Amino acid sequence: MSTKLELTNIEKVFKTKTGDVKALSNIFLSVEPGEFLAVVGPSGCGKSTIMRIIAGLDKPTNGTVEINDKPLKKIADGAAVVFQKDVLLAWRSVLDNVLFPLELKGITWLDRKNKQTNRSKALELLESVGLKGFEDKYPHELSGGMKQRVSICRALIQDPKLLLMDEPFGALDALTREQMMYDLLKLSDKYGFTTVFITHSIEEAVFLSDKVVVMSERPGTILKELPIALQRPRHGSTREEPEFNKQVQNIRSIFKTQGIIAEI
Ligand SMILES: Nc1ncnc2c1ncn2[C@@H]1O[C@H](COP(=O)(O)OP(=O)(O)OP(=O)(O)O)[C@@H](O)[C@H]1O
Repeated sequence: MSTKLELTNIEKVFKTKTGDVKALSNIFLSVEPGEFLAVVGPSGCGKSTIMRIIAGLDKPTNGTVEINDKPLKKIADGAAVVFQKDVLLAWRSVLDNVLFPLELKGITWLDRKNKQTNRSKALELLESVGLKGFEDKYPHELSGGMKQRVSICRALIQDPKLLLMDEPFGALDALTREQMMYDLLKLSDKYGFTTVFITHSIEEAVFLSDKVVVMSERPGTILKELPIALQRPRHGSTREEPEFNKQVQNIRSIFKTQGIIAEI
């Protein structure tokens, strides 16, 4: 069962040497099991802070986070995180990088059956993102897009119920980014995890999501929550549908009204 998520009246203030920095204010957010939520907003509006709070990596100053109707304690159970920059271990092969989270969880290598099952699952994940045959390579032998694919496999080997992605395609070129969106859609359709996806890209947010949350400048508040009524499975041609363009324009006009985008 994928994760249900509820954020109630979240506020986050960072104490710094030069004074308080209010990063988030008045954040209310519900994500249903299996839902794909994108958070889009200007730089510095608190997107990563929201994600860190959901993951349990940071605590809100006020407000509550509930996972499956229970208050979040330390690290969110069943959650896996993918960051903008891959955090692969240089000295481990691709396959061993994918398997690393299982080792951290203490899943033992002494059990031959376990080892075989996990290895097969890792190879299947790598194949599903076009990395068949790369399992014995090392991170320095891969392109940026390949490394990020390995990071996604490493998140998915944990069989997450909640996938948290913080600008996972932000550092990639446009073509790789497009392919990664298709790969992610396929994986999300196949495994059905709940996703929270942070991005700067309006088009990416609309194309991938069931719901887009649009944030203001800092202190980040939610300006609008837009349900995206595009059918699944999504295809390249989804971007030609009137609903896609309507929602992209909706979001753009919110940013224009806020002075975040100044058109020429
Ligand atoms: N540990 C921290 N200490 C002090 N201030 C912080 C800390 N982490 C974040 N901030 C501040 O909180 C605000 C929100 O930061 P955050 O990284 O969440 O924004 P963001 O929307 O993810 O930005 P970007 O899109 O540029 O990655 C920023 O003003 C940032 O400087």
